[in-house]
Amino acid sequence: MIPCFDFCKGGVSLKEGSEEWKEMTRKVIEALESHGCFLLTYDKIIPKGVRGEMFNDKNNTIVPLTEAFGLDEVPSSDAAQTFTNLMWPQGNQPFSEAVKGMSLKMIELNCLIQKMIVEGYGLPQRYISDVENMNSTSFVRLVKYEVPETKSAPIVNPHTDRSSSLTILCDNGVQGLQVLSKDGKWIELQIPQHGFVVIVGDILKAWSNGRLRAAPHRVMVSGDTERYSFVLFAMPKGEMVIEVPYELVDNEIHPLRYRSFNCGEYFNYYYENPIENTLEIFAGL
Ligand SMILES: O=C(O)CCC(=O)C(=O)O
Ligand SMILES: [Fe+2]
Repeated sequence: MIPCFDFCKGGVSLKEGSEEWKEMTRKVIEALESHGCFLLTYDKIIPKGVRGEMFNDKNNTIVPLTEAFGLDEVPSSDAAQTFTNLMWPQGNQPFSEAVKGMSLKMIELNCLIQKMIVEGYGLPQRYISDVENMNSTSFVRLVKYEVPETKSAPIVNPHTDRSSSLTILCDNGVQGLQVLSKDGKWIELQIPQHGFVVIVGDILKAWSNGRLRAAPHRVMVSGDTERYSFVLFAMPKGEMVIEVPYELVDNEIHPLRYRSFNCGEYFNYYYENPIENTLEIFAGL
């Protein structure tokens, strides 16, 4: 069973450093070690109107998405505006603002979770800068999944998110995302309304010495409604060197599993070698 957490208590966001926050950091680590993902309700973070604008029928029927659009660095660039102008030459400011607003909030959420990871492992605060570097760039993917003709094949094949440290996504309520459990079963996720799913990518797996699991996932869509998803990949820049904190290494249970590596070299490697287990082959010891 994939756990579902709430980062609010009594309608108020958990206070950093509070007992509830500490308890939550432990639960987050446990979920990411066992499943590589967790579900999240966090009503506070994205105003309902913004999410509504993102997935509303007016926009969905107009957006001529056939598969996916990727937007680089949405918060700090005019990517959202350029994309909107392309889709709606007559303009659609609410949509453009929704893309930007969602991206910003999801980046905020990502930083919060990464901080929880540092604290949950009891690592010194200086590792916060590692975490910031692992998330110093972002990529947003807007995906539309047509109702499939055959319902037995995945629309998105099983994979781990290789260039991201964490992936956060939400959808329009039409489910279809599945994760592979450690014992080899596909589990269909029920992303809560107004909620998210958080998935560990290869980069964070390597940095955590393989303690956090990069969950393999796929998309299978059935039913007769199109699925839309909004996916935010938090990623390092190519120049970052991933080096496992020595505090996460011990000789008994957690011997060092990955050598230090340059992210740009890893990205190039898997573009040239689109194989499974790329991380293990590239940096595994
Ligand atoms: O759209 C989804 O639910 C998942 C997409 C995904 O796994 C990806 O873009 O890497
Ligand atoms: Fe993915």
